Amino acid sequence: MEHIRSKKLYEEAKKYIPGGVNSPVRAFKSVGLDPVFIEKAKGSKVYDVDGNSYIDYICSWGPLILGHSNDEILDGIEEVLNRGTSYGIPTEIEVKMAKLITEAYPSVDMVRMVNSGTEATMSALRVARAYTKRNKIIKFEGCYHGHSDALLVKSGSGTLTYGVPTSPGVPKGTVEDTIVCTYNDIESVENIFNEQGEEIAAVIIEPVAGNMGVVPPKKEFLERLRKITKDYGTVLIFDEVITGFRLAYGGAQEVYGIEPDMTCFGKIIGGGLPVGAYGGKREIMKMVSPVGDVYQAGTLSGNPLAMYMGYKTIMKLKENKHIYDEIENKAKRLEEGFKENINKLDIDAEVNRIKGMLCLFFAEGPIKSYDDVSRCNTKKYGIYFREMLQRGVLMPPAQFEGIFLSTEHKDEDIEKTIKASYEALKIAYEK
Ligand SMILES: Cc1ncc(COP(=O)(O)O)c(C=O)c1O
Ligand SMILES: N[C@H](C=O)CCC(=O)O
Repeated sequence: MEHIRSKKLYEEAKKYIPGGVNSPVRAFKSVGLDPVFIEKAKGSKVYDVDGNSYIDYICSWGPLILGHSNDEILDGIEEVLNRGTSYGIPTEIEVKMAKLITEAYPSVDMVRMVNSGTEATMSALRVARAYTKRNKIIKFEGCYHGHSDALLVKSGSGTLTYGVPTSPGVPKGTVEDTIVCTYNDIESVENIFNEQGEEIAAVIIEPVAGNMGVVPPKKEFLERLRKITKDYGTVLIFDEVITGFRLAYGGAQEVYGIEPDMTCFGKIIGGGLPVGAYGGKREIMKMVSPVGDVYQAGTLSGNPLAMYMGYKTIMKLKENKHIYDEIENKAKRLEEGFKENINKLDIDAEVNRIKGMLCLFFAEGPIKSYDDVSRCNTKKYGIYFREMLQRGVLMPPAQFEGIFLSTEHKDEDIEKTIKASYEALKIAYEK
């Protein structure tokens, strides 16, 4: 498999773009390879500029639950485009979108659209701080909530991959109110609340951690988190940028039966176009300008193209809830196949799966926390990734990311992946 044009483009890109990429994990740095440049995509496949095709498990990092360039979702987009790309003035589709989200998430009475998950979490925190008139926040080690300063502390995703979980350039003062607790360890939270509970504005969490691989929460952990935040009048924020409309139609809050005070969305709700949203109880959301004084704005927020793609995606999911079972079944088959491979090869590796989200960890299980995840052999993951790519399978280019599935991943894709995975694992563990 040749990557001549990709390599050429990468050399050119590095002259003008930091690291040649517009988001760090795309550089494939941690898997010891130059990135492939994509020309087009359809269904479960992406095609690079050298004419190679891959079964894609990145799916644009989650938005494409219905696969690439889904004809049904794209239908009508040209007409929307021809009517204008952005107005900076309200549109009907924004109202329909907000209604749809609030109907799907009973904890969300009102929702504000933004342009990214980063904006969603950043804005939610601002509102929570204004609402409680407190400054301190709690986040969890290994959870990634985008790259706003206050949340770029002991973070996940690319920050974990590149070993800079706390970014330089973030002023000390900005993060002195950010307290970091241990995922799935309620005592680490209770200890902080016992000392300074009255000062904590918000607890923000990925209800299923998807940026340190995939680490499901213990149900009791989330339940006690809900209770303690309620007891102290602290705003509980679920960052469902990944899990929203993916884990289930109603997200992780539906699966675990827990109502947060605020929820952040992104990815799927834009159907592959840039988007984010935050919402919550009416009493809290009424703090947002122009009703309240908490300022938050956006030139392109509620963009008609993103709203159209997102609305159609969510409607398709709403009217076809069986999609969730189908995706879960594919994830189950991958889990089963990966586990068979691990047993046959007798190697230290582990699969975590919850509903349709899963991750293959290069470490002995169980993997329940950031510390467990940190034990992974990332060098072996790099070998594995490269071997999979050679076999036409595009896995996430970092150990600390989840595998994303879509409705368009066919049984033959899954079986091909399991077979390739056996061969790649064998080579990775021989070296
Ligand atoms: C859970 C979570 N929150 C927030 C973000 C930030 O979203 P965005 O990349 O759209 O800024 C991401 C992904 O990037 C995410 O996975
Ligand atoms: N893990 C990140 C979001 O979910 C990956 C997207 C990115 O940062 O490029």
